[in-house]
This record gives sequence, structure tokens and C-alpha cells, in this order.
Amino acid sequence: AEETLEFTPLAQALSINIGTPSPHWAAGMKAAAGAARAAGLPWVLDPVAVGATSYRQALCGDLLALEPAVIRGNASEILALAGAAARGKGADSADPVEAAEAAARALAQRSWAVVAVTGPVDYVTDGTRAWRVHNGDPMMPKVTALGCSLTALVAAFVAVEAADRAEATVAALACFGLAGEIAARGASGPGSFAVALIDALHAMTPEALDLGARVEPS
Ligand SMILES: Nc1ncnc2c1ncn2[C@@H]1O[C@H](COP(=O)(O)OP(=O)(O)OP(=O)(O)O)[C@@H](O)[C@H]1O
Ligand SMILES: Cc1ncsc1CCO
Ligand SMILES: [Mg+2]
Repeated sequence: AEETLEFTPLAQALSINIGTPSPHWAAGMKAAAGAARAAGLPWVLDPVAVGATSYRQALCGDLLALEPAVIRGNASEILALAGAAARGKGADSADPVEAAEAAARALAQRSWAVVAVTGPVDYVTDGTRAWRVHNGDPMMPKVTALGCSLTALVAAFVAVEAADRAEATVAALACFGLAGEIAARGASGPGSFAVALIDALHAMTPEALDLGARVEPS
């Protein structure tokens, strides 16, 4: 809260993750989102476990009013954010991605945001266009906070491709999922997988992403 007004304009994009909220953090999040909006910077929202508590629900309501460029969550989080019934278990999803597609479209249409629902096959929509991203590996949901990491990567992609936030989001999801596929080849469990994923992201090239991305319009 003390620094966001000065730090935010130094960035080209902002990622806000409500993972462990409290009033002091919430004030910092709102000040940062407001500073990003004032500076014309895109910002990305990760509504961690939003359906689990009324405090998170209210905080996300306040943050939505500050116009995120992209919202990235699992199916239960997107359902809860859109006001629909969700079965999320804390930060984990208990709903299939398909169950949140209509909620994602509705959320995108009533806000300015591109909405990404992640899971075995990811779904991205700007309210009009939509895509499915097939990249990923079943080891990914066994490492908590990979969704949070992905939201930060979405912010990085939006920072350099602000002209089309939806395409930037799709590319970030394909990149992260493909890195997961590469990491899984050499990993023996979630611990070595997490390390290998960082290495695979570091080694990713535009050519490898073009070859390995599995994206379809929906
Ligand atoms: N069963 C699966 N198979 C393949 N990829 C998956 C699977 N589940 C999730 N992923 C991938 O894992 C990444 C993180 O998405 P996920 O939906 O698990 O986020 P999340 O629930 O917000 O995670 P966290 O809250 O732990 O940060 C995405 O790239 C997604 O495509
Ligand atoms: C960032 C964060 N904070 C609590 S859980 C978590 C990751 C799961 O979303
Ligand atoms: Mg999450």
C-alpha cells in the first residue's frame, strides 16, 4: 500500500493476485489497480479462491470496478466471480472448464476484461471471440500456485501485445502449457517438475511455441 502508487507507473503491466488478502493488502491492490488505470497500463486479475469467503467476493467486486484487462482463474473461480454457483475447494477448482464457459462470456460482456478459464483444456473469451488451448500436463495442478504464475505470465504477454489482449492471453496460456509438457518429460514428480518448468519457460523460443501451440477457435 505504501509503494504501489510509485511502483506501478514503472511497469508495463500489473498482475494482482488476491491469494492471501487482508485490509492492508486490499488497499495496496486497489491503489495499484487505480494507478494502472490512470496510467493506461493493462492489469490482470487472479481471483484466488474468490467463492470461498465473502471477503474475497467483496474485494473482487471492488477490483472489477477498476477494469482489469484480463481475468485468469480456474473454473470454480470464474463461476463465483460471475455470480454463479461454484463448487471450488479453496484455491482448487471442482468444476469442469466447460461449466464456466457461459459465465466467462457473460463476465467478459459485462466488463472490459478478456476472461481465461484454465484447466485440462483452457478457454479464453473476449465476449465475442473464443479459443480453446489444449497445451498442458496433468502434473500442473499438483503444484499449487502454477495458476498464479500463469497469471503473471499473462500480464507479461499483455505488456508487449497490448493491441490484442485476447491473443496475448491465448499465447501466454499456450506457452505455459507447452512448457509444462516439456517439463513433464524429464520430471519424476511435482518437485522436480516445478524446477523443470522454470527451465522450460526460460528455454522457450517463438519457433518452439509456433510448433507446439495447440490452439483452436471456439
Ligand atoms: N488436468 C490438467 N491437464 C493439463 N493441464 C492442466 C490441468 N489442470 C491445469 N492445467 C494447467 O495448469 C495451469 C494452471 O491452471 P489451474 O487451472 O490449475 O490454475 P489454478 O487452479 O488457479 O492454480 P493455483 O491456484 O494453484 O495457482 C494452466 O496452464 C492449465 O492449463
Ligand atoms: C498465491 C496464493 N496464495 C494463497 S494460495 C495461492 C496460490 C493458489 O492460488
Ligand atoms: Mg489460482
